[in-house]
Amino acid sequence: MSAQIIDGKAFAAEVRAKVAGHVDRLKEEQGITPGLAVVLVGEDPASEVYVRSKGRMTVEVGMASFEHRLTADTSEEELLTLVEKLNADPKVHGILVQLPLPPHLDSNLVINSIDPAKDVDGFHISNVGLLGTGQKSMVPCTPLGCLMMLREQLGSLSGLDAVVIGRSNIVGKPMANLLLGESCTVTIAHSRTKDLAEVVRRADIVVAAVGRPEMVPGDWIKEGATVIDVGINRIPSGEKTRLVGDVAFESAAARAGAITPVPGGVGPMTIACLLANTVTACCRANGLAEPEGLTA
Ligand SMILES: Nc1nc2c(c(=O)[nH]1)N[C@@H](CN(C=O)c1ccc(C(=O)N[C@@H](CCC(=O)O)C(=O)O)cc1)CN2
Repeated sequence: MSAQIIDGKAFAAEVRAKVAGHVDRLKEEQGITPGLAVVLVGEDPASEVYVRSKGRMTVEVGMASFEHRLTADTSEEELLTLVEKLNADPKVHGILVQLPLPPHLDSNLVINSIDPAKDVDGFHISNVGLLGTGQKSMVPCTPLGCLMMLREQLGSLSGLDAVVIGRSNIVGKPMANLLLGESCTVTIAHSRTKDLAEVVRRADIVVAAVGRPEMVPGDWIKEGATVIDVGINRIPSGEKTRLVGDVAFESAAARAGAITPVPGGVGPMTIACLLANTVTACCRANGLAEPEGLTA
């Protein structure tokens, strides 16, 4: 079998177009402009790139972008004061603090200081609890993007065997909860899982989110399975570097039914879903119907 390549870039563009349509309607019919505030602390080069893209795409879909860049030596108190200000600002419907934070700042404390209704990352403990108990929540962007791609690819996921490799709070755990919500039979695998190959071999859906370059070889993949590769790993390639996922793409594509590439798969969906979450947060804050097709 030769897998269908799931084009995350094209899919993300479709999601952003849908978001732009909702934003237009909110402006025209309600006189409301959704606003997203992004906070960057320090000068991590990758974070700089992501934050710049977030700001540009926020403006492109017609929303208001509020960017806050703080120096690496910002104190916890200063950061919490900014979050408090954004929580109280009616023009701001979504707040995101870019991760990772410099090591002297407590990420959990900062994230949990965000108003859960504005927590468009879905990382606040209230949103984690709501998602874990199957209630309406803000859903973390990367897992939401993976779910959208799986639904588009497979339609119903009910009864399918899914393995999530990786147990991070940002991807692995919320992904597993979303798949449970779709009535999949879910296994969360990780570095200590015994016979990971066998666990992966029985899965109809494989979501790899461990951050280890090409650790899932093609011969672990069941014929026809759908493979979602969340890994973004930079490896040496001659004089330069290149990006690879957590899955060995060529050999996995020879067995899978469909597979996401790296780059151009899950990555672009993360920012598209952030914009989708901001529109959702804006609608909820104003007691309006939620945008169809943009939530879990
Ligand atoms: N507060 C948050 N911090 C971080 C998150 C997050 O969701 N919320 N996720 C990541 C970084 N991230 C967005 O913030 C992100 C990562 C990757 C991509 C992306 O489009 N990747 C491209 C490749 C880009 C490249 O060439 O390096 C791809 O996969 O095609 C977008 C957003 C950590 N922090």
